[in-house]
Amino acid sequence: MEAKTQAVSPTILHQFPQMVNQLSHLVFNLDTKSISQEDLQTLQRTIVDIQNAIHALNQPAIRIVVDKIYQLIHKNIGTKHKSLSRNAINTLQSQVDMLRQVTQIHLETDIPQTSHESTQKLHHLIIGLHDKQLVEEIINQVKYFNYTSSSCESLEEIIELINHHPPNSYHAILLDTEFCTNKDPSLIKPLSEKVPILFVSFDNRVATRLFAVRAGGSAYLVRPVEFTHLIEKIDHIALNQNEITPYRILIVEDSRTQAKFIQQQLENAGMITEAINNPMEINKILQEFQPELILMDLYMPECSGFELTKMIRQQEPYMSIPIVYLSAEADLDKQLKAIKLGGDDFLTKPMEPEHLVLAIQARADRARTLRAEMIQDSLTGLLNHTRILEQLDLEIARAKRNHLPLSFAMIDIDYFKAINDNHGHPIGDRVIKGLARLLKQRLRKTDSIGRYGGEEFAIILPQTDRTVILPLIEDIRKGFSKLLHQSSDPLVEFTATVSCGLAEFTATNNTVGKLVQAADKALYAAKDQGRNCVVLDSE
Ligand SMILES: Nc1nc2c(ncn2[C@@H]2O[C@H](COP(=O)(O)OP(=O)(O)OP(=O)(O)O)[C@@H](O)[C@H]2O)c(=O)[nH]1
Repeated sequence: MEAKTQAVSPTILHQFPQMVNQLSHLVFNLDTKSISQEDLQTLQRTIVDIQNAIHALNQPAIRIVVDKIYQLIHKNIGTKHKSLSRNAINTLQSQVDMLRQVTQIHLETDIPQTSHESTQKLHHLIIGLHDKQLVEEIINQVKYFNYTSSSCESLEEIIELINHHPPNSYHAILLDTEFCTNKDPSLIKPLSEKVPILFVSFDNRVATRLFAVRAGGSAYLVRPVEFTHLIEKIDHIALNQNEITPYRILIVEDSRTQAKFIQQQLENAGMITEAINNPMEINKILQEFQPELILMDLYMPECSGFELTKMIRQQEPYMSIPIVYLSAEADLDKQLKAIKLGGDDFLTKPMEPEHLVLAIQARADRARTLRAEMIQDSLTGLLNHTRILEQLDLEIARAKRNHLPLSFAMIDIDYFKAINDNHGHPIGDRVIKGLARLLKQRLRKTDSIGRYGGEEFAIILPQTDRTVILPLIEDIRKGFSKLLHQSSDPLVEFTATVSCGLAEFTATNNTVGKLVQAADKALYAAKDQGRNCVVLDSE
């Protein structure tokens, strides 16, 4: 168990989340174009303060992440106050996100309120499409999903735009295949290496699709394009590896040099690692670090990787962590034995660093996906009914303990039966997905979003009171009502609306049942008032 921090230092315990919040604001407001020397110095001062504080708090799990951020800042800025690259900023932002998460988990306290606006990162699109009406529609629609767009008239204009901006200024290109008529794919390929390209075309012929592949296209959509589908594809290609919460990898390896080398490779690829040289420390590190994958040596002085794997597998919480062996053992029988004892895979040394990174990323990603499957709603990827209620229970306990506000919202799509009846069930599903997507975009990472029922959503907003939730949900309601959905007939588009019921955690609304009931009552009132509106429970 973690040490009881309250006994250590109540002042630092109180200040720590605020310091993390300050760091978070600094890092999320960094912009490659306008970083001043003062920004860099403030960043350095803040991380040093955080590092001093965490040493006083005796919280190893948080310290690991703080040290990583310190090293990153130190490495990139150093004493000469160099500027920060976009890549360095991206990595810093993911690590700071991680710090917010571990602080919340281990200190059991929330980071002070961050505005719902400030954590949203804008992404920039380049649109190169002939159809001006479609361009206008896309520009209008994507802004609800935090994208800004620049429209270009030709491939040459796109190339110029990209060459005149620092790397990573743009996150995706939507490109008409017609812009590429008579062009050599090798001309476009270098562009796709800088910014991912999503081809949009009326042309579904193999030859054109092959052209797009050769030009380095990451995706290909045949028109007419359904907007929700388009935004899903853009998200998929535009949100790069750095914006995925880093994988946490534990390395069990008796050679310190080997361990350090592997750590470096994985960290360069954006993962968070911890290494132990003594396998006897395994349980402590499993509990503190909560790895998503273990990279295990086979032969160590204290015990073998076989034994350690079996021991890990006998502990319920760690039964499903992927264990990958990394060993020079070439005997197939021994490799198979290792897998039979509970290992998931065998990688043979020596291994090229990039192969190691790819193999680990793929396995960690799959493990994360499988875990998510267990708690997520399959249509939207949001928390399922049971999990959102469990989360509400946790958040109520936390709000009580820390005397913090908490809000809960129920959102229901209006006249959804008519949408299904008029446009068909699959189109109804897309409307549900569109709302899920919008909620994910507009809410903070610390908020929880669940699909409560068919077309009903539940949202938990920690550290949020009525003054924040009311305008926020009102804004989401308005945004959703402006989204265009395409019917099965490509020429028919329609809009949909939502009704929202809000409730606040109070002395009386203080259990899961009571909060849900209060929000539900407010939702009914919203439906009664004619729908497409937000009602706050009056108790
Ligand atoms: N497409 C689709 N439809 C669903 C799903 N789950 C539930 N539904 C349908 O959603 C409809 C909900 O209809 P009602 O509860 O009558 O409510 P409504 O038509 O939205 O009317 P109001 O809520 O009063 O505005 C039902 O017809 C369900 O069959 C789903 O996952 N996909």
